[in-house]
Amino acid sequence: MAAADWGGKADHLAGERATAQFDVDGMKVAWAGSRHAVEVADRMACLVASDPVFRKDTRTMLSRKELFKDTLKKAAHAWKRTVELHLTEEEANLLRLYIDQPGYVDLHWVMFVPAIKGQGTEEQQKKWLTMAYKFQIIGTYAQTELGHGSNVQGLETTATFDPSTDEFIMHSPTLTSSKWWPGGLGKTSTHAVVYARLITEGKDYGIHGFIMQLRSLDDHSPLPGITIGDIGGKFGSGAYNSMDNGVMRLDHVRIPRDQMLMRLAQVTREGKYVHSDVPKQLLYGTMVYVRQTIVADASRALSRAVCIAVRYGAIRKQFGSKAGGPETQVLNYKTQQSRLFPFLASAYAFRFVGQWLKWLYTDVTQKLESKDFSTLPEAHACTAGLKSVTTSATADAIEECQKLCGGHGYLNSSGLPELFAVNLPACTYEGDNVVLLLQVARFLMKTVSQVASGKQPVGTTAYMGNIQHLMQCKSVVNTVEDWLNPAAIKEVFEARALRMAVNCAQNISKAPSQEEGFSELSPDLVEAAVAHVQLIIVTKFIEKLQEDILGHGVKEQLQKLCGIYALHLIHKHLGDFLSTGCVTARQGSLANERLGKLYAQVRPNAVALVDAFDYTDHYLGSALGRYDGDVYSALYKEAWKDPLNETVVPDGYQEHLRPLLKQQLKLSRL
Ligand SMILES: CC/C=C\C/C=C\C/C=C\C/C=C\C/C=C\C/C=C\C=C\C(=O)SCCNC(=O)CCNC(=O)[C@H](O)C(C)(C)COP(=O)(O)OP(=O)(O)OC[C@H]1O[C@@H](n2cnc3c(N)ncnc32)[C@H](O)[C@@H]1OP(=O)(O)O
Ligand SMILES: Cc1cc2nc3c(=O)[nH]c(=O)nc-3n(C[C@H](O)[C@H](O)[C@H](O)COP(=O)(O)OP(=O)(O)OC[C@H]3O[C@@H](n4cnc5c(N)ncnc54)[C@H](O)[C@@H]3O)c2cc1C
Repeated sequence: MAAADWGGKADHLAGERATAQFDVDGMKVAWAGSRHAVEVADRMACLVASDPVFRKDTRTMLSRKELFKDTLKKAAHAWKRTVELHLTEEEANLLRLYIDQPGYVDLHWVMFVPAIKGQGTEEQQKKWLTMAYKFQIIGTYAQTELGHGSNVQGLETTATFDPSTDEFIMHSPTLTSSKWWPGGLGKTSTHAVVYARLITEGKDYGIHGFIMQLRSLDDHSPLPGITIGDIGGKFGSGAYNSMDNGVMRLDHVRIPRDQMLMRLAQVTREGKYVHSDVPKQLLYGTMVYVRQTIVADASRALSRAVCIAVRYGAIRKQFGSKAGGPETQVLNYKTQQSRLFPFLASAYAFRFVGQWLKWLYTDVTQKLESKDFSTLPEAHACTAGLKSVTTSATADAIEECQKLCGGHGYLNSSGLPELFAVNLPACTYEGDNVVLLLQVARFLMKTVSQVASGKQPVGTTAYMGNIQHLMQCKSVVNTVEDWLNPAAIKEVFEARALRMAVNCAQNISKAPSQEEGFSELSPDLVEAAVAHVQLIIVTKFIEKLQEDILGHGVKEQLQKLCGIYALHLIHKHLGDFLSTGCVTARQGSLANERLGKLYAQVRPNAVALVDAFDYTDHYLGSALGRYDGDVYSALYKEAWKDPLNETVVPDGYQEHLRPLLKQQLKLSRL
């Protein structure tokens, strides 16, 4: 695909590609999940890359208004193409992904529709989803308020039932109850699922979801009682500023009773509150769904940054050998490899754990449908934990990739500033990462206490059942080669995670109350949660390697990447491994030695490993990451697109620059 995109020009990276020791097409299948997935992704990426409406090369130079209008244009054109080409849901989702411009459609498909699916009755789904699927209405997810985001139970918007008219009165009683942040709310959405405190018969039943129409379907003006607008510019040029995150205040707005999402709980005609026999946590189900998709987004964002940094690192040369030989490709510097290759390995690790998480989510959803709620806590812990660890690592890595590309990485034309700015908020939206890790910790503390009372844990905490062994085992690693053994790696990750969790549980039990102990220990709990989540990622990578993986050398490369992922974590978190007694200082240095050897083995394959992500130049959007490696011509060409270069002498010369220069000249002649 990328080769077609490159169109037969000189391939400055041909030498790099020739050194690859594996079948890149086979790796593309392993990355995408199936041959079919590669094929559909290729078709959709090409469709976007070849359509001038989807151009994005001057996006960072647009004003906010122009950018927003451009987003509306792209979204409308994408919908037109979806209808004209009869795209399937899978194809349409990919089309949206490759357009690569945050906009109201994301909230419509990723949150509004799933919220109604998860929390609406069959009748409500039929009514609202029929319109949503045809884009007769545009929806958003209005949960967060000016005063509360993380603490969902603290939201203040009220939905008071009025039995005399069979309506809910939706109201923002305070400034802090203003809805704040929902994407698409500011200027686009006609409807929203609004979260509000349900009050009936004088009693507050807590947060529930309601479908509200916000704007007229004739002229788009806000409906009476609704004040609505955009919350203002955000971090970075271009980037998330294409999204109209909004503010909304409600002044006693009436909606029919049947617009309360009634799958989990109902209010009868008389105003009686009735709760269904499903756990109330299903109210949070949309967040579980989206967190799961965000893990896949993180691996994609990280792989884009790594692709840019690896290709550029192979082109960029600095310093020669002392003997006056050719200059060195910066990718050959060991420091560059030790900073960059863990990200390459992480991109693959996050991709595979994301594929597994998707499976877990589907499995849990099927169980919920047959009223088996037993796996819900684990699904919550896994989605919260993986969303948190993968997005934090991705944001840090994109920032580091900018530095890995030196000065040119700081240019918008490198694609990295925008990539960073768009993905940074993933650490916050759908749950602040620390808040989510504390949820994982809560789940771990419960599991430790269940294990202590003899219950056998299952799923991703099954390892905790092996407590006798894991609390006292010592790693058997004795040579550098021993760190190639997946069982040896898994054992130390399991022992570290369990010991950190048990330490926390023991320390909490010494506190005056469970709550005080949890609060006091929260920094340690966050670290224990990270250790558990990293164990999941390592385990799923190892399990992936046990599958049938086709293609010459593909499995071998993945084994190396899996080793890098695990060993770089041992190196980075050596303090944890040492203090919990899982590895000795000598074993830690053997791990580091092994890591250095793995970097050297990956080096000749690095460019091919990023080619396997199969990104078009359009999607990558980077002068540094071009498939053909023609970096300098691209940088030079991009510079001239800047509005400052529209005139040779800049605007402002006559008013500010000329008088200054003249004045100084006059003074110097005195
Ligand atoms: C968009 C760009 C597109 C293209 C551009 C290109 C690239 C960009 C890349 C990708 C982007 C694509 C898509 C992104 C999509 C969306 C992003 C945009 C929009 C973002 C939207 C939002 O942010 S919506 C708002 C999200 N808000 C939150 O997440 C709030 C976080 N807070 C909470 O979840 C909860 O309040 C809490 C869990 C922290 C605490 O709740 P509380 O009720 O107080 O709970 P506890 O007392 O702690 O727990 C009670 C029990 O309930 C269990 N629990 C909690 N949560 C859940 C759950 N979700 N599921 C199941 N169970 C849950 C908890 O464990 C407790 O259980 P016990 O058994 O222990 O009692
Ligand atoms: C780009 C973007 C898009 C968004 N889109 C939407 C949307 O479409 N719909 C929507 O409803 N919302 C949306 N949001 C809002 C988002 O979900 C919230 O910002 C998020 O849940 C975090 O909540 P907060 O802003 O209240 O952070 P806060 O909770 O105020 O966090 C501030 C700090 O306090 C810390 N903290 C908070 N609670 C605890 C605790 N218990 N223990 C320890 N530390 C704590 C956090 O770690 C953080 O460092 C969006 C946000 C962004 C940035």
